Amino acid sequence: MPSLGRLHLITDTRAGRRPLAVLGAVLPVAHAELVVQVRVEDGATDRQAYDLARRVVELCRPYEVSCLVNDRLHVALAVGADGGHVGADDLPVTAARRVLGPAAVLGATAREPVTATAAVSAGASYLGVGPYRATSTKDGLPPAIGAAGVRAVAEVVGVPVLAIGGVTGEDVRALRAAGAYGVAVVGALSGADDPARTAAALIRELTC
Ligand SMILES: Cc1ncc(COP(=O)(O)OP(=O)(O)O)c(N)n1
Ligand SMILES: Cc1ncsc1CCOP(=O)(O)O
Ligand SMILES: [Mg+2]
Repeated sequence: MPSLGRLHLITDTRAGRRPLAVLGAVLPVAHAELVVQVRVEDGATDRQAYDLARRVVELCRPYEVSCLVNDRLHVALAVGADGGHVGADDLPVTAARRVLGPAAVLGATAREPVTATAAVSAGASYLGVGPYRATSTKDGLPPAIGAAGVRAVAEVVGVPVLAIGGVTGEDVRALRAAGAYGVAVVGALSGADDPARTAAALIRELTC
């Protein structure tokens, strides 16, 4: 399995957002450090998820950027994505691993050490850990865990930990010091005035 990129761009499909335009701007500056996770709103149809994922895979291919699909693993398989991401309301990690196969990248959400180690034992190849801080991008999240919460997980697992939830470039130094391998972001890129510049800055912070 190739090494995992440190910057995970999660698509923002909320009204008024332009996920493909943002991706098109970021891809040329992101090189090997980018991973794209296709995430659609819960109310989106499978066809909508499939159409977006297919276009994302096509856009990523020339740059050799990995593409994952959130929640809907049949969509991941259908578009030839590199893997998927599951959380507490999705398929259990063991089942997800069975669906995707041994070579796929499989991410799991964890917010504390016990669920994190269980997810890794069940076959997760990386963990999305958060919410790092409060965010308006996803409703119904539990309280923020901060850098201490990220550290508590990173200390007990041997797979890459990605911090998620309200993360910006200014957080990267503290998150790396807490043991995070990388970050997963929606709003930091989707809402940026210049997504390419913001992505380049994030990657600089993640790799220096
Ligand atoms: C990298 C990463 N980490 C966490 C999540 C959240 O997954 P989940 O808890 O299943 O919530 P939804 O994204 O499905 O609403 C993620 N998608 N990616
Ligand atoms: C999907 C998800 N899971 C935990 S926080 C989050 C949203 C992250 O979005 P943002 O980077 O805009 O806070
Ligand atoms: Mg999910």
